[in-house]
Amino acid sequence: MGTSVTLESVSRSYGSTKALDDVSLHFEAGTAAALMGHSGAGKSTVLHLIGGMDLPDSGHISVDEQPLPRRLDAHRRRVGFVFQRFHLLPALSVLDNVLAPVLPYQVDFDRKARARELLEAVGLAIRERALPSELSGGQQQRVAIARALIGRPPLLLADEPTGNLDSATGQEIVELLLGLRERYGMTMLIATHNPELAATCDRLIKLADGKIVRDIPVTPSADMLQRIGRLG
Ligand SMILES: Nc1ncnc2c1ncn2[C@@H]1O[C@H](COP(=O)(O)OP(=O)(O)OP(=O)(O)O)[C@@H](O)[C@H]1O
Repeated sequence: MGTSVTLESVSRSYGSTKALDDVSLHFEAGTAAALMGHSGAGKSTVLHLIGGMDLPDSGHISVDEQPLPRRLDAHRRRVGFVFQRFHLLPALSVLDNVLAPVLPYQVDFDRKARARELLEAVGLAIRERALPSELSGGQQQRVAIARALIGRPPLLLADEPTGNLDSATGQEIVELLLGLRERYGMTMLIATHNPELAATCDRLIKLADGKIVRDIPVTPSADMLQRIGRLG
């Protein structure tokens, strides 16, 4: 199940740049929300703060109504990240890339079985021995998504996940992400310039100059619901 996420009056500046200016937001558990806005609007900053990769200058962030813990590493382990540039480890096989985030930790599940289940879910079970360089960009992003989900995170943050892909491949990744959300129920926050990706989410939030300028519900088309497995 996903987590709820709340930002209360969050601000973050870098030097004289106000990346986020007094932003308040609440995401219900299991939401898929798209963060849109021009380059520099503050989308990545929102994700970095929620993921515990950066700290606000002021304001509060809570997950499941608990303030982010002081030990952010514990929080980060409950968050999956997907990036624009896949960031796979080039010398490791597909299977080992998916396993990499959980190798340092004790986990209460069978790591390899879980990695294989995820590779199956992203359609790459038969490529588990391949190296990233042997895969297309879309396939590499599929591996990165499987890697992000290996620790069973209740929260998935994706920063421009289709930004490095052609539009047809990007569309496949969009459908995959939404289908995985249906299957695993995590909360999903996605920074994107891709209107098709935003149209598949439940909610669209637009930022400009570090402020929220629009926050509207989205209703995916019946065709899209069918494709991501929400209808029959
Ligand atoms: N580590 C940093 N150091 C300095 N300035 C930063 C840093 N991170 C972000 N900024 C600045 O904060 C503002 C918001 O950046 P952010 O990356 O959140 O925007 P974005 O909406 O994600 O943009 P893009 O679509 O280009 O990724 C920008 O002006 C950016 O230059």
